[in-house]
Amino acid sequence: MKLLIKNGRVVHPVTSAVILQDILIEDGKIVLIERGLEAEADQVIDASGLAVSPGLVDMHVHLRDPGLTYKEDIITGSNAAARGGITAMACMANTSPTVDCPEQVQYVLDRANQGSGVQIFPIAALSKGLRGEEPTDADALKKAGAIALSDDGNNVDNANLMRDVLIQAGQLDIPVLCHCEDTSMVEGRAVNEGSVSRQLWLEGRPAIAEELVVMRDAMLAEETGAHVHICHVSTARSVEIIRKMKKKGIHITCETCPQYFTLTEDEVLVQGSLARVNPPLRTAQDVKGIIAGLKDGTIDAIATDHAPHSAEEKARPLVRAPSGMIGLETSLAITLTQLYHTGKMELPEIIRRMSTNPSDILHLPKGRMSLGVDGDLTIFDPNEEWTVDPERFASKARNTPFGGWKVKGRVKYTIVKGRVIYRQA
Ligand SMILES: NC(=O)N[C@@H](CC(=O)O)C(=O)O
Ligand SMILES: [Zn+2]
Repeated sequence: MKLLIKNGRVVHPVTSAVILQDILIEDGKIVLIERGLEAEADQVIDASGLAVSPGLVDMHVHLRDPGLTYKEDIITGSNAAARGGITAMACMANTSPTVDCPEQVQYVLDRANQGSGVQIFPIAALSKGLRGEEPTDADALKKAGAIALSDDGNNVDNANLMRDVLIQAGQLDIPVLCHCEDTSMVEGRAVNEGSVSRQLWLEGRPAIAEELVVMRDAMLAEETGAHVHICHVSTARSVEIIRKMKKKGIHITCETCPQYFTLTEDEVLVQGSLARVNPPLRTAQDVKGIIAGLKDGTIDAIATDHAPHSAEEKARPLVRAPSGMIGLETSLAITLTQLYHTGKMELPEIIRRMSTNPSDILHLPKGRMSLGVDGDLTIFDPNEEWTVDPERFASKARNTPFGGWKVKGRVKYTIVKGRVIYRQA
């Protein structure tokens, strides 16, 4: 089986080049990347005017399967990812039951095979039932196919547990992904602590709740030598802390999400529970700090934290609605609109954060445009404008804060191992 992609602007995230080239994929692998390639193929895609990049890797999604499949399931989540140009993703363990034993890891892997073709890599819980008390069997979970450990959704309040888990994870050479928000400072609170929480007469989730735990986990990374990855960084000071810790040579990486470099807490006043997410949307100053962190490489990755909830749940009043927003089908478009079309970042730098770096953090053999690697590609028109219409999403959920937004940048084809799994109609 041969697939030839002709005349695309090929985005090379490692060398930062964008070159007019053709790509030949044979039996699932990239075998030639050249200008003016003359080759026989079973399928030819004319990518004139389009960008061709390594497939996007989303390292933080909630697929809600098993148990919470009224919100999303692995099949619909995998369809949504394909529409978003994502070829591989890692899914969090806060399902029902939680993914805290080898059987549940196997369940996710089995279901993933029935999906759109997007590769799914399970993340296992670091504590049993995500309760933050007893560690899971990291060795068995890794053997079953888990690629990282995380209690995401919950902060790990018990520093001793975190330390023990990091020692284990260090020995197994897998990263620990940390949702950082000190529970005692955020429990039961819906929005950032600041002008909006004051206007609404609510107690808020302060920035320091995140920053304290970022600091703690960085120090634990230093002490144990293990790899700590900070999830969804949302404050300027978290970026500062991570920048300093990286300079010290500590093995720490981090991600942010499109909402944190696009929206502020004010969005809550406009969209109510649709703008409720953990950690919460912050201030314009934080947005600036996040963008600076993305530009200078302190922030390694852009993930979605795709967090589907039902319409009924999100229709509840702000303080009773669950936190989270979906992102699989808008992430590339929002990122291009906010960072590329504003001149803040170039395509290769963006693709490095949406493909190469997350892939490296999780030790996946993805995110590179070179010979012999899996033919996972995202083909997009960086300049096409469209309007986000949640009714058209493949996801079961509609909880995006970007409904009705005019964005610039559209996924045309998503290709996994040389097979077109999505093509824009
Ligand atoms: N981000 C959220 O607000 N919610 C996530 C959990 C998480 O990523 O922390 C969810 O599972 O709904
Ligand atoms: Zn989280």
